[in-house]
Amino acid sequence: MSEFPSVQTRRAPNGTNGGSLSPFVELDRETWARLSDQIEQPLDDDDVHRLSGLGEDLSLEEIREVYLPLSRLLNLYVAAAGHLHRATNTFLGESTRRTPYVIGVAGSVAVGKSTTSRVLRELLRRWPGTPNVELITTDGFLYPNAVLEERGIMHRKGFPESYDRRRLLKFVADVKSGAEEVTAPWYSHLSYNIVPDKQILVRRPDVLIVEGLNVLAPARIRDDGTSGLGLSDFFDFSIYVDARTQDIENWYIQRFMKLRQGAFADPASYFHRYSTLSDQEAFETASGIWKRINEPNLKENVLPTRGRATLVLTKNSRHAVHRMLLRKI
Ligand SMILES: Nc1ncnc2c1ncn2[C@@H]1O[C@H](COP(=O)(O)OP(=O)(O)O)[C@@H](O)[C@H]1O
Ligand SMILES: CC(C)(COP(=O)(O)O)[C@@H](O)C(=O)NCCC(=O)O
Repeated sequence: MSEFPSVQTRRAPNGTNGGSLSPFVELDRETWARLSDQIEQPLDDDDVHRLSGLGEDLSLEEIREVYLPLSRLLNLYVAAAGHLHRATNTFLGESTRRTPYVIGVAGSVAVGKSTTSRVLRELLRRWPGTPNVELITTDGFLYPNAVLEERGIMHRKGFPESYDRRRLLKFVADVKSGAEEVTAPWYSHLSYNIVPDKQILVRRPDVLIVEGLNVLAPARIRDDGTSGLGLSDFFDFSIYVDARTQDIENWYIQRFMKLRQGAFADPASYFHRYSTLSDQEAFETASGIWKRINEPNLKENVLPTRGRATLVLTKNSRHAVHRMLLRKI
């Protein structure tokens, strides 16, 4: 199997700890895409076609040129983590099983985290060494609506304080500590609430993808000025999906408009009342939610974590990734 071609290192832009000495290697799409020509890959054309069904407008080109090379990079990193694990076992004179390789996927609401995560899960499953890939989203760790209402923060869903952060941290710490079985609560977008009697069971997968707005947030500072561990202390790799705020707002509004004929049309949907809105009303409702909740959260909490990622994927207005920033190791 061939190695990656050499790449140019350039200045990283603002917000990624850039400057003349950057911790990132910057690759343009063309360079990154060439990587897929040079790797033996476990997919045929039918597989690629099937994978494009994971996102409404996900193109075959995008899978081939962006996500396939990314899955190869991750496959190399997972293998390297295995070598390191064996080295540690040798040093300690132990023969322990390795723990799951944990990948965090961060970014704004509507930037495409779920689509990216689903594609990666399917691609990684096809590589040798990682047949068992699980995906969880952090919305399961939102407090139930009753708690959010009691605290007066129902309008702050997605902000850091709307999550049971201690429980989320314990979940990932348990997975990374090698627990045989760990459960996560489950959030329904239909009922817009936690479903009390439903849980997700994670049983020592080869890879766990943890997707959510705030997964790269640093540890909180305690009252005495000290800080504990953050979620990302348990990540082996992390991806920040990035795009211009105006583009993300457009995608948010377009998705909302489509949901009128989809999920909102279900009488059981918390947002059923939105299903009868006219185009103009739906547009105004979606931009209102974006401006009041999702944009401030993006600016205050999500964007500031971008430079903490191992890899930043930057999209253009058509969801095509055109730039990659990979942390130097
Ligand atoms: N790579 C992509 N190509 C085309 N459309 C995409 C892509 N990623 C996401 N989308 C579209 O953008 C919208 C938001 O994507 P989604 O994955 O639901 O975002 P998030 O999980 O970040 O809220 C959806 O309508 C989705 O179909
Ligand atoms: C459920 C979310 C907070 C996302 O959660 P995540 O899985 O990223 O933790 C978000 O999709 C959401 O519903 N935000 C509330 C505002 C809105 O309806 O867009």
